Amino acid sequence: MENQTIISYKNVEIELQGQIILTGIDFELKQGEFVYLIGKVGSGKSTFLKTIYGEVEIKQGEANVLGHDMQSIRQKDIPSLRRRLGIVFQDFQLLTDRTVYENLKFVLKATGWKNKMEIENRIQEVLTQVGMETKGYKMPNELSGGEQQRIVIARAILNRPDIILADEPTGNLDAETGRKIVELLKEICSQGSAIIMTTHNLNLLNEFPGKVYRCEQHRFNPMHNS
Ligand SMILES: Nc1ncnc2c1ncn2[C@@H]1O[C@H](COP(=O)(O)OP(=O)(O)OP(=O)(O)O)[C@@H](O)[C@H]1O
Repeated sequence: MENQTIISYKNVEIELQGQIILTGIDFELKQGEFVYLIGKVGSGKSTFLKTIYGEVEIKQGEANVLGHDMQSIRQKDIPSLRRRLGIVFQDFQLLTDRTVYENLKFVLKATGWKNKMEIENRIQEVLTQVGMETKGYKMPNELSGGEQQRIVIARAILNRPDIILADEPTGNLDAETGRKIVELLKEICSQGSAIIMTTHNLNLLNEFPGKVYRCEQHRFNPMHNS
């Protein structure tokens, strides 16, 4: 099972509203791998990630994510795919009308957890893992940006995902806080989840090596960095 390929894209083309965003994409992710996507603003990084969780369709090429053929995946199979993904995106902020604890409980309940004790234990476990074990009672707006990002990561790992998609997880953070977030993602990765992270911060690539794809001129170019 080690090093099994969990995402495989071959010659994939992605369009939005009739415009080609990316073409000729070859991409592979193996279990437990850490991959960066870099590239200019608007080069298609987020759109690529959205194809992985079935938000953006794939029109051409072969794309397989965790055993699902993404060209022919049925709408009804998308929730079970998403349950195996942890999503850290600007579009998926914490719910502001409830505490951190309630935010996490909401996700567990929505994904089928029923036992109260198991729910409490899992929430405490993920909060501890992200160093936020004392913050469960806080409202999101009572936390700093870095703390909120830790809670978003805690939420993403609740169901022990095979893959975490992190779109600019350090984007709004100061350099030191951003580094701590990548350290946390690296730690989560070492425990078995593969991670795809987009970033504009190229310093991170030296500090925390991983496989790198550069998105440019509608293409994906693998680079060497480890
Ligand atoms: N819903 C949409 N409809 C049409 N075009 C879109 C849509 N969303 C994004 N685009 C276009 O797709 C291209 C790629 O956008 P995308 O957000 O994937 O880039 P990105 O590399 O993630 O940029 P950034 O670094 O700013 O996050 C851009 O030209 C953008 O204008």
